[in-house]
Parts: sequence; C-alpha cells; structure tokens
Amino acid sequence: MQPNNKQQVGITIKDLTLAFGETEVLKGVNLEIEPGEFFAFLGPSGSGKSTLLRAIAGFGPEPQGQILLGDEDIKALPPWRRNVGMVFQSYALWPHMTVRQNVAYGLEERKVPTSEIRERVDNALNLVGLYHLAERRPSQLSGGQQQRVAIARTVVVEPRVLLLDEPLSNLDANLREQMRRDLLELQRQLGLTTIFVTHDQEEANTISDRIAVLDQGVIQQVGKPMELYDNPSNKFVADFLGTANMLNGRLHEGLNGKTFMTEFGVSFPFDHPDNGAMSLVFRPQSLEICDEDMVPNRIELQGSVKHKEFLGHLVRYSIDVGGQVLMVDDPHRRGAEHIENGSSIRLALKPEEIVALR
Ligand SMILES: Nc1ncnc2c1ncn2[C@@H]1O[C@H](COP(=O)(O)OP(=O)(O)OP(=O)(O)O)[C@@H](O)[C@H]1O
Repeated sequence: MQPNNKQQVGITIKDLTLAFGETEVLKGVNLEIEPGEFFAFLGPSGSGKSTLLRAIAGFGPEPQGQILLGDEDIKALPPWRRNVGMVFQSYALWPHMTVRQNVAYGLEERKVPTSEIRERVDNALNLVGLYHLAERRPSQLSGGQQQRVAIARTVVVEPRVLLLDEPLSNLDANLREQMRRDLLELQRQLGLTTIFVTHDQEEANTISDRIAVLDQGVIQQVGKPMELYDNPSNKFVADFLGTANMLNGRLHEGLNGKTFMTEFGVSFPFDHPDNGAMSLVFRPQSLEICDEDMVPNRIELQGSVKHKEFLGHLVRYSIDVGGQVLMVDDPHRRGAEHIENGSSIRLALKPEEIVALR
C-alpha cells in the first residue's frame, strides 16, 4: 500500500438533516473537510457524532441534503459503492478467522487476484506492526492489537476516506495515548482524509488538524484545536473544551470609559465595542494571584480562597469573587504555601484573554 496523496479527496456536507422517526438528530449540518485532513467530530454523548459519521459511510436512515466526496454526491450510493472505510468501536473482527484472513476478507470479496491479496495484506500488516501475528485469531490478541487489525482490514482496500468511530475507547489510558500517536503517523503515511469521532476533548486536541464541535445535532463551531480553546464562539464550546470561567453581567458606558458589572455586583473597567448583557469567558490560567504590586494593564479582582488543589506542576484554586466562584490555575512555585482556604487574595486578569459572548 502506497501513500495515495494523488487521490486525496475532500468531503463536503451541505444542509444535512436526518431523523429517526419523528426525532430529528442532525439539524442542517454544513461542513467542508479538506483533502488529507485529520478531522474530529467532538461532542457529548447523544450529540449526533456517530449518526453523522454513519451517514457519510451510508449506514442508517437516508438523510436530506448532500454528501460529496470530491465532486461526487455519494448520498444515494449504498455503503459498499462509496469507497469509504469505516472502523467501528467494537472492531467487528471475524472470531473464527486468523488476522491474515480478516484483513484479506475485503479483497477476496472484491475478487482481487490471490497473489495481489497476499502482497497487499502483508503491506497492511506491516503498516500496523502486526505481520508477526498474522496467523493468530482475534481472541489471542490484546485490545490494541485487535484495533490494529480492524484498521489494517479497512485500509487494505484503499478507501478514499477513513472513518473512525471512537476507535480508542475500549483501550486503557496508556495504550490509548500510544495508539493516538500510531494512528496519526499511519494517517500521515497514507495521506488519507480521515474523520475521527470522540467525546474526549484531549483526544480530539492531540490528534486532529481541525475539530467540529457538535451539540444536539448542530455544529457549534469548527476550527483548529487551539482556536476553539482560545476563541470559543459560544458558551457550550467554551465549557466543553476545558475549564472555563464565566462572568455574566452588563457592560455600561460611563464618564470614564466602560465598566462591566457582574450579576453579583462586582465591577471593573472593560473595553468592548458592544454594550449591554454579555458573558465574559476566560480560562483559569488567565488569572494570576498577585502577592505584591498589581501588574499594569490587568483587571483587578478581590477574592477569598474556598478550595485549593495541589496538582504538582500547578495549584488549582477555587476563589470566591463577590459571590461567584472562579477557578485559578497558578503554576506551582516555592513560597506559595501560605495561601490557604479562607486567605484573602488579589487576582489579576489579562483583558486580552477574555472572550465576550452575547
Ligand atoms: N437507531 C436509532 N434509533 C433511534 N434513535 C437513535 C438511533 N441511533 C441513535 N439515535 C439517537 O440519535 C441521537 C444521536 O445519537 P449518536 O449515536 O449519533 O450520538 P453520539 O454523539 O455519537 O453519542 P455517543 O458518543 O453516545 O455515541 C441520540 O439521541 C440517540 O438516542
């Protein structure tokens, strides 16, 4: 199997809606996935990630809208004519067949000549590092090895795109990290446009070029992992991608510039083109604990420590600021032991790290 960069195709999804009976599960999905991209569908359980992936593969009820592979609308094609490879969460290996037979199965079905099957299966097994286990049955393999067989079996037929439905969720944490790296390397080697479904934001962040965040059958935002983390376009995305502090309140124009007043009555200067009700969102590491003089160009907040968790490289504090609890991640340094529950502290917030959401 050779890297097939020449055949890389993008995937375009236009106005896709899909219902199970009366229940609409995908509600007007629009998406452009670039050729060769490693793309993730990220969202909580029930958000429609698997349904969207399965719709691309041709499984499940027929959706409304369009699914294009390159220029070709594949929506009306049966799964086996789409040239799309899908790896299921359960792996779905044949238990009575050896690893080699499992991987060869799809080629035999396609009536590929025997000598070519041998060569392609060898290549696929080498690619996933399982050549030496070719004569074993799935029950004689670890979870990670079974996962690799499932991938080899899918890529051996040289699909135009690779779809992976939570492929790492049955593996333990260490193996998952290793498989993440292996999967990314394999994807780069093959140059296959790949979609990966996960509910784990760390997994999506580490593996993907771009992510679509889904909630309730709607794409909430699409972007590179850091873009989504730094500039969430709504509260759902802010919360789903890591810990987010959120201050709800109003922005007023005063004589000396603009002031933000939280719903709990804490106020501070804040500059933003809009006025009125908004939420200010910022990450725990955007707040600093100030022992001495206030750093210039920071928003100052007074609070008291409610809870403290020492995590080694950082200390995570819960700080009560005028009736609202904010999370603060402070890089651990010697000499901070005196900050205890009940301590009064000053916080400095970097205004440029605040995202104002309406
Ligand atoms: N065969 C089905 N019949 C009826 N409803 C279904 C069917 N499959 C999925 N659903 C519903 O569609 C919604 C989306 O399900 P889907 O499996 O796509 O979510 P998901 O984001 O992949 O979740 P998970 O991470 O739990 O797999 C859910 O509310 C689910 O109950």
